[in-house]
Amino acid sequence: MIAVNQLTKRYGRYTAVDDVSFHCEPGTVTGFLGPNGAGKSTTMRMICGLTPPTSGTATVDGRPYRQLPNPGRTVGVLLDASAQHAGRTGREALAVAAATMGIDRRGVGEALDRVGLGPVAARRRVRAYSLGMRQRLGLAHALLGNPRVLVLDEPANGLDPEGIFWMRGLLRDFADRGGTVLLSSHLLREVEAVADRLVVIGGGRIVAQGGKEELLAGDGTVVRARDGAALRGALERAGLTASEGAEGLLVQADPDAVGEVALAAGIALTELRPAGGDGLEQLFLTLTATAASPAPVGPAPVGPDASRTDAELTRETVR
Ligand SMILES: Nc1ncnc2c1ncn2[C@@H]1O[C@H](COP(=O)(O)OP(=O)(O)OP(=O)(O)O)[C@@H](O)[C@H]1O
Repeated sequence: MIAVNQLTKRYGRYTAVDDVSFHCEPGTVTGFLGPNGAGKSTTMRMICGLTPPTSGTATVDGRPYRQLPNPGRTVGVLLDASAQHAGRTGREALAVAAATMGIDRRGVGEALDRVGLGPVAARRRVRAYSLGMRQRLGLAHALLGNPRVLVLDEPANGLDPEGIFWMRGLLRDFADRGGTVLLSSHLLREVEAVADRLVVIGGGRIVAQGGKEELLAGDGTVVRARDGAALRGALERAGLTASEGAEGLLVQADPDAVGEVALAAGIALTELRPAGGDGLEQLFLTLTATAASPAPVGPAPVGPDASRTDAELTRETVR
């Protein structure tokens, strides 16, 4: 379990992370989404004790990272795959980590196998590794201590499509066995495919969080009829907001309500479905468009009330 409570980081007058709160539960993959410079890495560095917060707390299994007796046995961390000792072979790098954690050397071979780095790759020096191989080695390092929690910053960077598919399977399996995964990305499709929950950050602030289905359900309804003008008129008379989308009318209401209005007006529909089927991309762009501008200078404004439920926060943000 990861608990982040009202975490704030300021660099001088610049607020990189502003009153961020979220939880990651066992058995789930939480996707941490945001555009470049949103504050994902800074938040993760605070969770892992590498950057001291200006205020707020972050704990893993109830303790701040720095107070964990043998952190690698509790939480596997991959923050920057390129920051590995270039002169060591992959196997040597893991052997050093295993010795530090007090793990049997046999664990090294198992971790290498688990991430698909075969004997030939494991004998090569890290400087000769591609970014994708470094990501795999970084993931092996994170898994080495057999932790219950994983914190991974953009782990799919540099992986080819087969590698991304493989990594999704690995993370899904880890969570299905009761593990907790926090996974950052600015690539929405990547996260959409594996995450159960989403935390969306922009300009240092959380702009939405909740279950993936819940967030997508808040995205409205796509509806079409042969007589589009009549449908639009009926929706407006019923007080529902409708706008022209690429695939029909986008209505800020659930499909049941839209269907009832059409039925009452005697309008035959040719399509009626949740707009969420379009994927997370539109939601992500909408949610972060206003927040992606530089964070405010000076004292941090009061952020969203952390005591409100995810669903309340989600509804408020999506509206
Ligand atoms: N040590 C630092 N000193 C000053 N500003 C910093 C420092 N570290 C991060 N920042 C700033 O804080 C903001 C958030 O950066 P962060 O790296 O957390 O974003 P990110 O969401 O991980 O972005 P990306 O996807 O591009 O890695 C950025 O504007 C960045 O320039």
